[in-house]
Amino acid sequence: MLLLRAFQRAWDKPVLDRVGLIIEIFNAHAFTKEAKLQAELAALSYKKTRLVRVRGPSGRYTFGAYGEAEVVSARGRGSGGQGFMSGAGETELQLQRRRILERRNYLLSQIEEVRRTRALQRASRKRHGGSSGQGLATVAVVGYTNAGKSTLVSKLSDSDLYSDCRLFATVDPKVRSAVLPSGKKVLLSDTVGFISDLPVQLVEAFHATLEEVVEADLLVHVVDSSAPNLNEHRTTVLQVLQQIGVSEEKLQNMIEVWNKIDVDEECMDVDEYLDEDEEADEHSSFNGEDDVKGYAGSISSAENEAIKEVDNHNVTFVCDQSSIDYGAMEEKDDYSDGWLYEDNLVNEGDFSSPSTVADQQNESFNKENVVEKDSSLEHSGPHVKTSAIMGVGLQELLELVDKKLSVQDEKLKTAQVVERSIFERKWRPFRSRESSIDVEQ
Ligand SMILES: Nc1nc2c(ncn2[C@@H]2O[C@H](COP(=O)(O)OP(=O)(O)OP(=O)(O)O)[C@@H](O)[C@H]2O)c(=O)[nH]1
Ligand SMILES: [Mg+2]
Repeated sequence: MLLLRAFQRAWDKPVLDRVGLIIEIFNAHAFTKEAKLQAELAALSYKKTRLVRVRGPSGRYTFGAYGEAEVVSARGRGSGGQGFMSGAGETELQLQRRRILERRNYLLSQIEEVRRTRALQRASRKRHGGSSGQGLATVAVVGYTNAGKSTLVSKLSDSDLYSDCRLFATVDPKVRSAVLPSGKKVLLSDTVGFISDLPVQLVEAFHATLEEVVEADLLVHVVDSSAPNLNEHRTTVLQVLQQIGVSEEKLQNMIEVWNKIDVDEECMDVDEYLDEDEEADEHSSFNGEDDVKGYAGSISSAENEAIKEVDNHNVTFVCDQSSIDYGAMEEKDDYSDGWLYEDNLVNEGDFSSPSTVADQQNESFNKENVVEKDSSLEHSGPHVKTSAIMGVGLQELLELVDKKLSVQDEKLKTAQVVERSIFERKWRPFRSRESSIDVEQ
C-alpha cells in the first residue's frame, strides 16, 4: 500500500492494484441496477480495508480511500486530538467505517431483494417456460473471462449479446432461449467470467449472479483453447464452481467446450496482462513490498493505456485481432468432422485417485498437457471443439446438450416413479407370530 501511494504521489495519478483494477472494470461495465449494486458493494468492501488519513479539499483532515484527496499520514488512526469528531464520541476513522457499514447494509438489503426477484423469475421460467406449459431446462454457460461465452450464447440463440475482447465484458447474467435438435427449447444463461484469485469482495458481491449457475440443470464450460495458460484458467473455473456450491454430480455432467479453435493466439492473456507488472515490480527499486500486485511498477504502454482508460471509466483490453486468418478457415471443407469427442471424464486406472472432480479433470488434463497445445486438450472429458465466432461446432454442441438433458430427464422420471411407488404403497401394521402370543398374567 505504501508503494502504491509512493507511485501515486510521484506520478500524480491514481494507481490501482490488481483488486482495485478489477473492481474498477466491474464498475465501468455495470449497466443494470443489479450489476451497479454489486459493483458498488465490491468497491465499498475494498475501500473499507484501505482507509488512510487524507486532507480534504477544505483542508480538513479526514479518513478516506487514497486517491480521494491528498494523503497526509496514516498515523494517528483512532488516536485523540484531531482524530476525534468533537462531541460525537467516535474517531474519524470509526465514523468513516460506520458510514461504509451503513451503506453496505443498505446495498446488501437491495441485493437481497434482487436475489428474491431472480429466484421468483427462475421458478416461473421453470414452471411455465415451455410452449406446452412444461418447464424449460436451463443451461448455464460458464468459463474464464474472455473465453467466448457471450459470443457462443449469441450464436446458439441467434441473439446479439454484448461481447468484446476485454476483461469482464459481461457483468450480469443474461438468459436467451435456444432450440435443440430434438425441437426442445432450452434457456441459455450467459454468466460473468471467472478470473484467478477472484477478489473476495467480488465473490460476495456477485453471489446473486452465481446462483444462476448453481440452479442450472446443465453446465457448459467454455475454455479458450488459444489461451497460453488455459490449464490455469480451467483449474480456476473448476475451483470457483466448487466454492460456490455446484454439486459434484453437476460437475461430472458438465460439457466442456474448447472454443477459438480457429486461432492460436489472439488476445493478450488476461493474467499475463494483470500479472505482467507483478514481474516488473519484482525488478523495480521497490523490490520486497509484497502488498502491491497490479498496476504499480514499471508501466508499459499497454498498461498505461489501461490505467488511463480506467480513469476515464472506459476500460479496454488490448487485443490484436489481426492474427486470425479467416480466409484460411473458410477454405476448409468440413468443419464438423471430428469436432465432437466423448471420452470418459477420468480414464480409470491411469491416475491415482483424485479426490474431487476438479482434481480429476485437472489430473487428466495435466497428464496430457504435453508441449503441443492442441494435444493438451485431448482426453479431458466430454467436449466439443468450437469456433463461436465462425459458428463451427455449434450443431454438435447442441446435440450433446440435447443428449445430456434427455438422460437427466429419464433419470428424474425414474426417480419420481420409484418415489411415488414407495409412497403409494399402503402401510399395514407388522404382524409376527409373537404378537399373537398372549402375554402371561
Ligand atoms: N478467434 C475467435 N475469437 C472469438 C471466438 N469466440 C469469441 N471470440 C472473441 O473473444 C473475445 C471475447 O468474447 P466474449 O464472448 O465477450 O467472451 P466472454 O467469455 O463472454 O467474456 P466475459 O464476458 O468478459 O467473461 C471477443 O473479442 C470475441 O470476438 C472464437 O471462436 N474465435
Ligand atoms: Mg461475456
